[in-house]
Amino acid sequence: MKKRSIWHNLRRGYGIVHRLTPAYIPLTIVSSFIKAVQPLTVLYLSARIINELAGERDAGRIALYAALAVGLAFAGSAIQAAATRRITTLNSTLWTRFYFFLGKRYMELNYDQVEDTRNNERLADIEAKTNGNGLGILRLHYSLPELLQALFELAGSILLCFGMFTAASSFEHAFITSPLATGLLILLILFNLPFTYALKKREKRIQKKVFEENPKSNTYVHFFNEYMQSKNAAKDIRLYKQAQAIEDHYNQSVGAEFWYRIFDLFGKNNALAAAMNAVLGGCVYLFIGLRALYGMYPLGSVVQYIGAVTGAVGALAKLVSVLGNYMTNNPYLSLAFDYLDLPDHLQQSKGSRPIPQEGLEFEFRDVSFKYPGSDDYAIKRLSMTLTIGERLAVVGLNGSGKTTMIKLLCRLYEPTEGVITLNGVDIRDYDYAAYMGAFSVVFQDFKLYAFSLGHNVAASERYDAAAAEASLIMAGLGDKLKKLPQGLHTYLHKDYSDEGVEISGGEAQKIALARALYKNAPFVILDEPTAALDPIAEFEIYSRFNELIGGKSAIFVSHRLSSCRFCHDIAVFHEGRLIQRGSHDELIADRSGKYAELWNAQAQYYVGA
Ligand SMILES: Nc1ncnc2c1ncn2[C@@H]1O[C@H](COP(=O)(O)OP(=O)(O)OP(=O)(O)O)[C@@H](O)[C@H]1O
Repeated sequence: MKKRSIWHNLRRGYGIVHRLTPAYIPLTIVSSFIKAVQPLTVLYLSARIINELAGERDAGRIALYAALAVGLAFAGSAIQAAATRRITTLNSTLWTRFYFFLGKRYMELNYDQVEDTRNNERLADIEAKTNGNGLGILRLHYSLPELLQALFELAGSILLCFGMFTAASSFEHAFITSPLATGLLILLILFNLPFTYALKKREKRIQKKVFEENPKSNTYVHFFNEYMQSKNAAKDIRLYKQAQAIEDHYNQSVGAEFWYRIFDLFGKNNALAAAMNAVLGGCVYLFIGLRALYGMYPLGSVVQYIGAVTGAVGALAKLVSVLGNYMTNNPYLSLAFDYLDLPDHLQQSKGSRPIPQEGLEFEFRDVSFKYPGSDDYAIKRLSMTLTIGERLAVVGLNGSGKTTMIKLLCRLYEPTEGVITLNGVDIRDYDYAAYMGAFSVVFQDFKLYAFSLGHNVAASERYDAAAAEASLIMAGLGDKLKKLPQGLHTYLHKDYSDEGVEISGGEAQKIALARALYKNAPFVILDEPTAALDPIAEFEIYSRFNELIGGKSAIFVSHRLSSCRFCHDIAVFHEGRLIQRGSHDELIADRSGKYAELWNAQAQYYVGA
């Protein structure tokens, strides 16, 4: 984790809070000011009234003080109530905007960063520390009223204490009325500060230790919470009776005993701080009461000074505690900023060349690739060309590097060695977004969302309905579309609409295919496009493949070699290498080649049947 100063983190953190909810900080300043100053005003005016009652008893002045106390309390409470109402709404707004802010950043990360477990753990940790422990950026917004209130209370209380040092003109001189006694009281008050600070520092140390001893607890909790409620896992949880194992693992990994230790410490610290404050409060009462006995202060002022000094002591303790909380929170601000500052090495540092409009030709030049953190090459010394208008089928065993080749082509990853070019120019020199726009890809693990069908096909709420319908018909979903109650407006699944329809795995694959067709990009890449389709739907897709793809280029990855036959160009991958390339007839002719081996392995089931 990068070391960042607390001031830098606080400035940046509050900048984010302000950006997410601009009214929050100004309103909190107003509200904290009123909250802190209102009781002090009442204290001051009460003291004036008591002094009047014990002294000149001027009814006009007494009425004025009383009216001021009531008027100011009324106005203050009214403003305070309005501000509090708004702040309460902003609290929940800030919460939702903050999670959107984190999620948006995740969507903007480079793909390799998304697949990097360290980043996922980091994000899970940020979310868990925010939710479970109230730490990180959202802690700042809870700390702000505490900080401001303590500051305003301290300033107001000090103001009300001033009279203590300019006492009545005649009083009995003794140790308690001497400036030395005042100095001793101030020392006692200040002694309280390092004590509170030491307690906070200890809290920080233990909390850090606890988090270090059980670093994965938040990741586990995050994972299990999602897994237990995941629709996709529901079948496996039931069939493999995973519930008990999940519960056992959950209980082991949440580290409940660590939390007992932390809260035990917090409780002890709070009790110590309260005891210390009680001792201090007693000393203040004794000090001011004795001074009043010696005739140093009038009766009303005794009330004011006791209130002001105990107020100042409380405010100081709160201030030290808030500053201590800022210290404790600082590593979790750094954690959030490390995530927000992940370098954008794929998108920013690269060129801005526009994509050529015609005659696209991609070339892998001696490309090798290792996944981050892996010692093995997923792609080894790959050299091949892909030209617009051509159709290429890619075949090979599981794990032979087919999908990785596609990820590299789409710039989801950068080659570890070698270079990929488009029309002779390194693909990294092209504008990133425009480059991405050149591909329509259906990955094996595509995702649809539970919104309307049209929204899914266009990947947007606004879309060209005719084009969306045409894409669905092309992808083989025309009949289903006719039967849907609200056509393109029909929701998939029932998560967000009671009228939503459930779809089969094959239908989902057709929708994903329609989405790729709707994008209308010059390169169409289909990774196992028919794995979930029934034989008739598969046959239809392949027999209409040329119509489907038109003048575009297509790469499709398939394990069903029979479906590759219509392709005149087949690339065979094995252990990360391109080992054969040619038409079906050419490849099958090489009887000892991998293609023939794969073909024969599949064919024997059909022939034998
Ligand atoms: N995100 C990843 N991190 C680390 N290694 C990975 C990752 N994805 C794939 N690999 C590894 O890279 C190699 C190639 O995987 P790839 O997904 O490209 O194979 P494939 O030919 O598409 O396989 P399949 O036919 O099963 O889809 C495999 O050994 C795999 O374990």
